[in-house]
Order: sequence, then C-alpha cells, then structure tokens
Amino acid sequence: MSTRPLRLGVNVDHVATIRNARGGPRPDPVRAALLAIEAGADGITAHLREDRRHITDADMAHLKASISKPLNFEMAATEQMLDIALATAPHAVCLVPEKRTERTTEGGLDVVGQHDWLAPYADQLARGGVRVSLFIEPSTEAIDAAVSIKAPVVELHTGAWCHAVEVGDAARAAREFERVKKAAAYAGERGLEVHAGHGLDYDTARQVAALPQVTELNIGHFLVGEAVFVGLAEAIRQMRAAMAEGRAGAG
Ligand SMILES: CC(=O)[C@@H](O)[C@H](O)COP(=O)(O)O
Ligand SMILES: NCC(=O)COP(=O)(O)O
Repeated sequence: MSTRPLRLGVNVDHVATIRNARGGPRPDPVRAALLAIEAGADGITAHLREDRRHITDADMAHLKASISKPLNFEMAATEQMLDIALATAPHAVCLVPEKRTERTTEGGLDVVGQHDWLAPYADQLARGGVRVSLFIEPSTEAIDAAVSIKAPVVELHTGAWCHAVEVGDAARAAREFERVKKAAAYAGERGLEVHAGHGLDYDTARQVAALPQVTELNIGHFLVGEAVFVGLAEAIRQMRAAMAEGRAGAG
C-alpha cells in the first residue's frame, strides 16, 4: 500500500478546561487553534460536551469563524447538538459517546445498539454538507455497523491502548495495539477513511502513524500538557516529527 499523508488535528478542549477553572477569558482556545495551525496542525478538533465543561457554544462559533483549516466538531448524537452542528457547518462532525460522570470519553459509540438512531442522524448531517465520522471501539463489529450507517470516516478510540502503555502494562498494551492495528486494516478494506485518537503522546503517535490506513490523528490533552513545558508550537513540532518517523516505517 502506498503511504498516504498523515494529518494532525489538534484538540483545543483542554485550553478551555484551564480557562474555565477561573471563569475568565484566558487562555483562549481560538488563540490556541490559530497558533496550532501556524505551528503545523492540519485541522482543529473541539468537543462541545452536553455539560459544556470545557468548550462552549461561543467557542465553536468563534473557531468556525476564525480558523483557516478544517474544524472537526466532536459531539454526542443528540437533537440539540444536531441543530448546533448544522448551524455551525463544520468540515466534519465526529459523533462520540458521552456519560455525564466520566472524566473523559471512556469508550467508543455503541454503533451496533444505536444503529437505528445513528443512521438517520448521520444522514441529516451528511445532507447538511458535513463529513460524518464515528468515534468507535477498534472492533470489526463496530466497523461493520459504521459501514451500515454509511459514515465515510471512523476514528478508532486509542484510549485503552494508550492507558495500558501509560501504566506500564506491556502485555495489555500489546493486545490493545493489535486490536487497533487489525481494526485499521479492516476499516481500510471496507472503504472507510480511518482516523485515530485519544490519549496519544509522542511514542504512541509514532507507533500508530506506522499503520498505513490511518490518515488522521486527533491529539489534545498531551499537547496542552506539554505546552506548559515547551510551548504549544514546539510540542506540535515534536509531535509532527514523531508522526513523520512512524510514517516512514509504514507498510
Ligand atoms: C472524543 C475524544 O476522544 C476527545 O474529545 C476527548 O474526549 C477530549 O475531550 P474530553 O477530555 O472531554 O473527553
Ligand atoms: N478524538 C480524540 C481527541 O480529539 C483528542 O483526545 P486527547 O488527545 O485529548 O485524549
């Protein structure tokens, strides 16, 4: 398989998390998005959670109005979010599961159980000119359901793998990476555009970049954390270098 370019979407949620800790206007996620683009991001991702714990409706509107690169709007598949997304008209919507009490997105969408809700929902977004992505578990069942829902894109949830790496559980990390690898290959065979994200750092981004079917990584929490030490532009530069290294070994 020829190596396709690998895009980096920078998620600015956690710039808003820091802002909201004080309730004022700083730091501004739109400023972070503009800086991220200048530093080499191919797109900006933001998750408008139902509880608005970080990104707000106004942030989404400002992002859409201000950035020159594609906006990937992450959201739960609710009636309210559908209205906001259609009014915002982002490049893409990534449908994600949400639980009010979770600290972060814990798993992939239940694309099998919610198939009959998600299929017409995705269709409304597509008819509104939005590219639909489904944030799913790296499993064949989820990929088959995504095909049946007619979503052109899936984003494979890398959180379980990254967590295993983070806590040093090498056996679990190897198993989880194998799931991601098999899912990427299967999704590619089924004609889906394959993205990956959640919990990625330089090392895991380098590793997942070697999967030739994966064409976009969405990364936020780690980059915002690294920005404290080296600045956001430098963290993005280092991330791009890690991705390029991994991609060079793709095949
Ligand atoms: C869906 C996803 O993986 C990202 O949106 C990530 O969840 C960052 O946002 P949270 O930290 O709010 O989960
Ligand atoms: N969809 C994943 C994403 O946007 C970023 O996740 P994280 O890097 O903040 O864990």
